[in-house]
Parts: sequence; C-alpha cells; structure tokens
Amino acid sequence: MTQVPITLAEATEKAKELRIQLNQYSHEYYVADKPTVEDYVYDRLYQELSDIETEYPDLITSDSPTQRVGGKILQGFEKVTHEVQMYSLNDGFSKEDIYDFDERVQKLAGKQVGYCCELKIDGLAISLKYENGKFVQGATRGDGTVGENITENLKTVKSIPLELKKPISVEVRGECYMPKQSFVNLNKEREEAGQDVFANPRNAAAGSLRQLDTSMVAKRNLSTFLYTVADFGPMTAQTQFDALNELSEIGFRTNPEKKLCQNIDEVWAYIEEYHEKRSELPYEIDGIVIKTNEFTIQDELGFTVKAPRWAIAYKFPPEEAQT
Ligand SMILES: NC(=O)c1cc2c(N)ncc(C(N)=O)c2s1
Repeated sequence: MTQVPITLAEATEKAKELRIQLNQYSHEYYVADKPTVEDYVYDRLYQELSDIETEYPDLITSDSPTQRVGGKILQGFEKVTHEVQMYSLNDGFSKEDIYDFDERVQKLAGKQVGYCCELKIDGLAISLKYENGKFVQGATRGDGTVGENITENLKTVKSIPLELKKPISVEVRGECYMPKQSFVNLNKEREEAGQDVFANPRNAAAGSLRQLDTSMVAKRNLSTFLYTVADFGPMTAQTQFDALNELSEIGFRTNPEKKLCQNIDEVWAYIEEYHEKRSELPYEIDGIVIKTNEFTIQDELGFTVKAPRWAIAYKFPPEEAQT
C-alpha cells in the first residue's frame, strides 16, 4: 500500500509516539528480559519510524532507536578522567579468606553486619554518565583513574538506556559482557571467515568495545549489568541492595541473582550455590562480590590505597579443563 505523505506536524507527532513505543519494547526485551511483543511487531514500527526520519531528518533525536545501529567511524578513543576512582577489589580464594574478611569487618564495625552478595560478571568494567536523564558519556575503567571514552560504541549496546525513566544526573558503573551463546556464534562466524577466534567472552567483549566502526559493535550483541553508583544525584538508596533496585527502577539492567545475607555463613552458602549454578548461567562469572550492605558501614570502613575494606571478591577456582 503506498504511503500517503504526511505533513511535518503529523510526522513529528507520529515519530514521538513511535519512539516512545519502540523504546518501551526495547526496554522490555533488552533490560527486563520480558518481551511483550513479537519481533515482527517491533520491526514494523521501527521501519515506520526509520521512513519518517528519512523523510524528515530533523526529527531524529539522540534517544531514537534508529541511533542504536551505529555507522560512525571513530578516529580513536579520547582519555577520560574518572572524578570518582573506579576501585578494584581485594580477592579471596578460600572459605578461610572469606571468614577472615568477615572477622576484620566485624572488628572494624564493632558489630555483625549484613552483606549484599552479587555475581562477579566476567566482562569489561564501564562507567556511564547521565545528565538530566540523557546518556552523555561512557568510559572504560582503564587504570581506575583514566579510562577511554567509548560513548559512541556503548550507544549501540541495547541494554544501556539512552534516556533514563527520570530526568536525573547520575554516574553509574557496571560490567559490559558478551553472553555465552553470542560468543559461540561470533567465533563460529570468525572461524568460517578465516579470522582469529576470541579466547573467551571477556576478550570478545573487550575487542568489540575497541572497534572504531560503531556498526560492528552493534552487531556483537553485548549486554550489561550495572551495580555501583558513583554519583548518586537525587538517588536515595542507603544500602547496596536498595541501590541495585533503584538502578533497575530508573532503567538500568541489573543482575537478578543478588542476595542480602545476614551473616557470613549465609554468604558462604550463596558462594557454594552459585559455584554449582555457574555453568547454567547464560553469561560468564568468575566469582562472587561481597559488600557490606549499609552505606554507613562502607563510609566508616573506607578504602586502603588499593581497594575498599568493606568488600571482597571471592574468585572461583579455575574450571577443570574439559577432557
Ligand atoms: N572491581 C570491582 O569493583 C567490581 C567488579 C565486579 C564485577 N566484575 N562484577 C560484579 C560486580 C558487582 N556486582 O559489584 C563487580 S564490583
């Protein structure tokens, strides 16, 4: 059926309506993992918006889903200084290390404290900055103080909101990763094309985010889990567990496997549970991150030169090579 040409006013209204609808469907699919429509419904509306933007390029907005496909060739990556350091974590490798950590925390805090336990995602640490709800800068961790500006590449990662559900200014940190199945598919493609294959999903994610052709990044099916707030802006969470829920409420993808543990025995049980479940997860993890849940305790315990005193990363033993 030939499209009846529409006026600029009608196109403006229709484009806004389509953007809102498409961004909602995209959030359901890529962030909430709960799609409510079939792909063909999304694709038809997307084509309608793309046709309008082709007819009226001035109607293209920074949060339009058509901006996710990339198409820019970057000259390189500028350096970014993190105003809030992206810290690293002290590692633990045994049950004893974890119980020793708890003993140190209780001694410093003067009481038993609760812990928020989260899966340690095997990806690339990223920092995302938003101003008045709009995504303005994405950067790699780098050395924790200076990273690289990869904003254009991160705009193609569908689980990263281009606009938050609230017009707030925040900085958040998390992990960008490649799902296991996407890694298998990518390496199959590369092998068939006679290219080198990636050793693991983490290298594949890192290699993807270093692409200078943003349309290549868009095709790599990268995803994210956000887990730290560096600049709270108007966010009100007073604990790590609540901060994760608040991150999700404003539009970020967070990992659903988190657990609030009342003592270190519960922490150890969680570690054993996910050491068992590790192979069933659709993404790689290399351990468990344990943090004192109350931010007041985190402030009290502070940091050593290298890492927070209020957190530890339990690293799983290397998986036995499949014989
Ligand atoms: N280096 C770090 O501080 C962290 C690294 C990671 C990681 N790779 N995955 C998950 C978390 C988390 N949920 O806190 C953290 S925190």
